[in-house]
Amino acid sequence: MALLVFILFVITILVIWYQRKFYRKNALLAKIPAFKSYPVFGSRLALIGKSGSEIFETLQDASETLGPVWRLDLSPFSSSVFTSDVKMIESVLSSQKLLDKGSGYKFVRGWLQEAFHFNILQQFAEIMDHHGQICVSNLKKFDDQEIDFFSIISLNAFDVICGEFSVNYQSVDMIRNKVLFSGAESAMGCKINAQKNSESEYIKAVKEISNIIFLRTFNQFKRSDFLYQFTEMYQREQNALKVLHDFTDSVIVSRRKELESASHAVKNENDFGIKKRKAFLDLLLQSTIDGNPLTNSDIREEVDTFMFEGHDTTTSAICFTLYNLAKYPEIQEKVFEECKTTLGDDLQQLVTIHDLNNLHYLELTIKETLRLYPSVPFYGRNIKEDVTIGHLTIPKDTNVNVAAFFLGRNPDIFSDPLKFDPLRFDAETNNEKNNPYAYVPFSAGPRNCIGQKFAMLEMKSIVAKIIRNFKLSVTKENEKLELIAELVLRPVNGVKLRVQKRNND
Ligand code: HEM
Repeated sequence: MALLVFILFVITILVIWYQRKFYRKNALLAKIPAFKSYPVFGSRLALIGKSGSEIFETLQDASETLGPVWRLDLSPFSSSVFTSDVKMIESVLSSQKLLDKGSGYKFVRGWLQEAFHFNILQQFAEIMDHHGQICVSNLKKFDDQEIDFFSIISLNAFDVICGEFSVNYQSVDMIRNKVLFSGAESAMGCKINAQKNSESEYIKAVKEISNIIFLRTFNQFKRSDFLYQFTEMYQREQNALKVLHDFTDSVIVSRRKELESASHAVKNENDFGIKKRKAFLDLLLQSTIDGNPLTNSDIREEVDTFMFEGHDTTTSAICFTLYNLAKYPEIQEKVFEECKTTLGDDLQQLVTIHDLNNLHYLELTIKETLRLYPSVPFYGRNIKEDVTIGHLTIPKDTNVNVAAFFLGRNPDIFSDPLKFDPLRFDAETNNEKNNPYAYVPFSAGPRNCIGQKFAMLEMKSIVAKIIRNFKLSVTKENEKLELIAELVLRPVNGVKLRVQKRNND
């Protein structure tokens, strides 16, 4: 009995302490419209038993009924605010003070921007063109059939980003022999050639991790690190992480050795192409913090970020673009005509960055796709200062999710929002002047997407290649996509489109 009284006493003290300490924060949060929340369990009780796509639909309904700023209590002690309010998004993303995305990579961000210089992008365009040709040859095997583009494009995007990391490699065997990617071949230096080795362990591991992160977010029990380590999901996560880390480590170690031996052995640096251009990895290997080189594990963190941000996001955007082109044949024909006029009829000729820059209508189509299907549907900031917009104040130390997905579908910002109309982004024909923060699929402000030019180039390169070679269509039953918002937005059942070779070869 005495023990029970003592426990109740301790709990009461803790509750009073919590209420006093967080009184102001909770009072401010209480003014924000909230998703249904229950004592002890918070909002999660309302999401229990729902599939990923059902959770996403529930969040969409919440956004429609609660308005542009609303609160989700993942537990009684942790609230997240979702916002599609343009002014609030501007405050959050433009502020230097509100950043909290700690990563060693910030030290080299400025330097990495060098990796997207125009001349370097031209070399990327060649890598993209090369892998696009492989993708087209693979697709030709499915003429007049319906196939899932998601798996095909993710392998292509993975090859492109790995091509970036490894374009200068001469010693491909060092990586290939790591067993993980047996079957890879070295066409342009070191290549993973995922498109020729569709059982890529790496891609499977990325999928696994994304899914686990999503499921963990909405599971009360698994959110606790302590309890989580006893679950089967934790074991799966560890296995997937090992695949990712082994791969990245092998790339780093191999390149470091190569740079070291090249610097001893090569008088003429161009013999090995070492300084032909700086790949991301080389920039990281050569960078220092306070005079000390980055360790392999520092570099791994950055390479992982790039590998992840650099292939899953583009896969999603490319697939949704192809889906929209299949759904709207007249838009597909306009894209085809533009490609024909700009790039000519020779399907084997290298498409340069200059050519890609001239594909204006295709770019509008991709932008419109990203409005309705932003690859990163929500991205968070832990705000370090209060943000006040109108009568609402989001207190500091709250997690704010910029809801790019809801923003793009907000009728107050985009008229007739579900209409797919690439010309709404055409500065020449459309006079609507929107706040630049009303369209943020690549985020904005000091921590925006560093790879957006690379991404746009890659998306244009592969979409143009596919549309020049094939006509795409979608059947009625595959037209409705069931969406899930893991780290990246994706269709639960892939993107199933019919391919038909165009009569031009
Ligand atoms: C359609 C394609 C892409 C989209 C929609 C996209 C979108 C985004 C968004 C919204 C963010 C901010 C995320 C956040 O604040 O949490 C971001 C960050 C980032 N992206 Fe992208 N991205 C794309 C492609 C790429 C590519 C191809 C690369 C690399 C080659 C890349 C590299 C990065 C990096 C390194 C960051 C972290 C920046 C930082 O924290 O300062 N992204 N991206």
